[in-house]
Amino acid sequence: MITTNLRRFYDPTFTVTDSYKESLPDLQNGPASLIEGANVPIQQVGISNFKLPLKYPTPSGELLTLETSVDGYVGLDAGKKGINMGRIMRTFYKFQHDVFHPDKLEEVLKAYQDDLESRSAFLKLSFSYPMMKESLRSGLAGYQYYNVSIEGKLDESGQFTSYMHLDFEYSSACPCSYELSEHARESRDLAAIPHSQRSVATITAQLNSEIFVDDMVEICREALQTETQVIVKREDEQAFAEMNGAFQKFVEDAARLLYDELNKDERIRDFVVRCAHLESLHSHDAVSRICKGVPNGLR
Ligand SMILES: Nc1nc2c(ncn2[C@@H]2O[C@H](COP(=O)(O)OP(=O)(O)OP(=O)(O)O)[C@@H](O)[C@H]2O)c(=O)[nH]1
Repeated sequence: MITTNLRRFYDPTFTVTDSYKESLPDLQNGPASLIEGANVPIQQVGISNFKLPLKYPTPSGELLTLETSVDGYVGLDAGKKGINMGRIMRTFYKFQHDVFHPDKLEEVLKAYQDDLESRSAFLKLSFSYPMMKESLRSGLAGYQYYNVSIEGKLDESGQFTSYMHLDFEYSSACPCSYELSEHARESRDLAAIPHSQRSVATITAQLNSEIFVDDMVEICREALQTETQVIVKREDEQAFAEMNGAFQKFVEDAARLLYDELNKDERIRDFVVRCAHLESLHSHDAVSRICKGVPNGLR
């Protein structure tokens, strides 16, 4: 049963005056008595997954415009009811035409601190980054896409830290299965096929200085060699089989090979690598996690 006399009417001509705006309730800036639950600080509050196209640099100087998912947060002190949530997006939009790379995030984070009157801020931009990948022997090429995030945080002491995350897909041919297959051939004249599988290395790198996504991909290629292919003809497929023969790996080998390459690069301060081999031998995955673990790093 309807119990009020409120009109059901939308007035498209209604205009908002300054005094009308002043009269609007502003709950998030209300007194501490409005706080629900414990009156304690909140480490991160903001917006997750707002999307817009942003420009990114490449080593050739060409800029790529990519759909980006943004997570933006600030810290909230005890005694404050809430943040001005809309400013997370509005402040970000001031930079929408700029070129984004890890160090750029510091500028946006400082604007978050100012505009939201906060002592700490956090940003993560996630996008799918295309790179042209050449086939092994046919001379063809196609786009490989990489899941990438660049992340930055400004802590309460004003310290800025930046990170890059990358998912790198590769093939892992099991060295044990290879030896067992060879044994079956040699001792019993039996055809046997060692198992190999699509695998993913998830890299989180804390940065000392700027690095292109392309360079991070190159580090992974150098370490693992057997990146999944894009365009494949028979000569490429055979080359890939030879390559997997040459670079067989357990999940432990993959983690240590990546450690070696990441550890050599002075642009990278610390890193965590998680390798997952989506086993064709099992219905479960073989996983390794390795960390450089510098003081105040990622461990
Ligand atoms: N703090 C907070 N705001 C929320 C939440 N969910 C939605 N909002 C809304 O986000 C809207 C926009 O936030 P504000 O930036 O405070 O908007 P505003 O006060 O009109 O604008 P400015 O004072 O100029 O920033 C508000 O109307 C909030 O109600 C929430 O969980 N927390």
